[in-house]
Amino acid sequence: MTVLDDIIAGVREDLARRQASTSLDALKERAARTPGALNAADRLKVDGQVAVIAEVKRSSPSKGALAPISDPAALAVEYAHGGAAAISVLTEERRFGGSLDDLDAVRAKVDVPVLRKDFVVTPYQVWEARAHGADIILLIVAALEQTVLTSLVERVQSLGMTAIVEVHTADEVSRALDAGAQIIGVNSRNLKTLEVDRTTFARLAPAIPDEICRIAESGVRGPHDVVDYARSGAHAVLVGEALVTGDAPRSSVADLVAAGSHPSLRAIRH
Ligand SMILES: O=C(O)c1ccccc1NCC(=O)[C@H](O)[C@H](O)COP(=O)(O)O
Repeated sequence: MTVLDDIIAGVREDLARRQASTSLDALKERAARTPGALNAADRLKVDGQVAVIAEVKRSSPSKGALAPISDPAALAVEYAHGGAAAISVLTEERRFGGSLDDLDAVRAKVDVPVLRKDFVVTPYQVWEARAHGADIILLIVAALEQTVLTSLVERVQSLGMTAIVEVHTADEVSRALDAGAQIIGVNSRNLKTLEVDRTTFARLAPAIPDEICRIAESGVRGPHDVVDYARSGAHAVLVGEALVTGDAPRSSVADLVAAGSHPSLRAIRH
């Protein structure tokens, strides 16, 4: 069993518990009362700058506890004030210590798009994301059969949300494109070994057409990594650990945004 299989087994158990207490119809009613999803695509692929998606991440399978985040909404507000284009909220409970309560809290306090970051395997979770105010949702190719991936991408789009389709290999890039992905996240963290290899992005980016938004996920330690990912073709970066373990989230995000807006990058992008 891989780490991903193990995580998904837990996710399915937690999902069954939530499905037993909240019906799909109830979720759909809540989604209908929720303000419409914000357009995220336009904020993640902007000429002349690398968008920063800043993550609320309490713990992880690779590192264990990262930070005692007592107020996820306050952290997200700091990120937004630092210039984050979107906020990622991990909602997986067992390995990342997240929850839909974290998503609710962040949604209530920020005006930028919010990403529900989880291990999505059913349409129910997409409805959950929308009902809890998410604008963006992550779909991991390695976790999904192709027909399921395609139907989840369609479901996300039909709800006015944006899908980030996550890949780790060239074959998964092809599968993401076949499924209709408009935004592809290349995760440099190997989900089998949990090791981060930042060269993964540079290897896969050339296979992702220019009209698709390319996001470099994982392993950003500071501004120099934003510059490196941008030089390899990233339109956006997704950053968790470096932000939650630092003591100045607002200025840390601002530093990443400044690095990604540097005029020297303009010549090599677009
Ligand atoms: O972070 C992990 O250990 C992890 C393990 C297994 C599956 C996913 C995992 N992380 C999810 C992410 O994709 C990251 O939270 C995100 O890319 C930010 O990465 P980082 O900046 O390196 O915290």
